[in-house]
Amino acid sequence: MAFAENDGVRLFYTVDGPADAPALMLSNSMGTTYRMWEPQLSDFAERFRVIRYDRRGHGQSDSPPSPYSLEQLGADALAIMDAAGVGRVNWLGLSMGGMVGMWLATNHPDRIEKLILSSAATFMGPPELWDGRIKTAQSRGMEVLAAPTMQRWFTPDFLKNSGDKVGEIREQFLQTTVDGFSGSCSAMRDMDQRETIRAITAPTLVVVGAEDQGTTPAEAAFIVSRIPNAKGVILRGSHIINVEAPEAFLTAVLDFLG
Ligand SMILES: O=C(O)CC1=CCC(=O)O1
Repeated sequence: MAFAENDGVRLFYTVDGPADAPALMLSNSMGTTYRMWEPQLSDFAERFRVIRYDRRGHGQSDSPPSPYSLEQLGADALAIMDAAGVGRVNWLGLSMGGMVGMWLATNHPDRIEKLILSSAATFMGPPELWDGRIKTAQSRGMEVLAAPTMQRWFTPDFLKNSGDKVGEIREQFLQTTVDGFSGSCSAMRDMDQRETIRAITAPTLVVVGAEDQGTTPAEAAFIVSRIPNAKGVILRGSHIINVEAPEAFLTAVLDFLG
């Protein structure tokens, strides 16, 4: 466990796996922590030097006031790579982690070897959606947002039958600060990467859950169509697909990374 710093913000990160292995950097969704990768961690760490981190406003990282921007979140990731002594990484980002990965691959192509975008989108309008979530968090706290969020993130079947798995993600969501959540919502509200991702040159895998209502299979197909060297895979499940379909997710990622 260690801390990097960007722009006066302390950022928590961990490193697992052999020091001389190729780097794999994992970037979580908004409202979760570095622990969301536990289903795949031990398998990844057999072959890669795995870097996980808490995005600003989450987990053990500092939580500066909202708003946040995609540029800041990308610069945070670069600061962590620098602190970990890694020049270039394979990037695996889920949801917001995918949006940050697109930004990095577009703006800092020298730092990204291969790119895996899971449950990601280039644009998530309308702005009123995000402003509404910010208003709810700021006026009523995170608790009231937890149930609708879990319903967006998992299929009804998984919500009913997953034992503790949803509970663990819900716990991470509830630990997110109002500032961290609001700042992340503002970054999503202000994001538009529909045109810019055309410039991505990294080999790219786009992973999506067949039942994801927010970052949909249609959006995944759009991303594949815009990034020159991209292919897609659809898995059974919804948004937090590495938790809902852990084995299929692992296989898809390892097959792609080679
Ligand atoms: O929470 C959602 O509905 C979808 C989402 C967007 C960014 C993220 O991390 O999750």
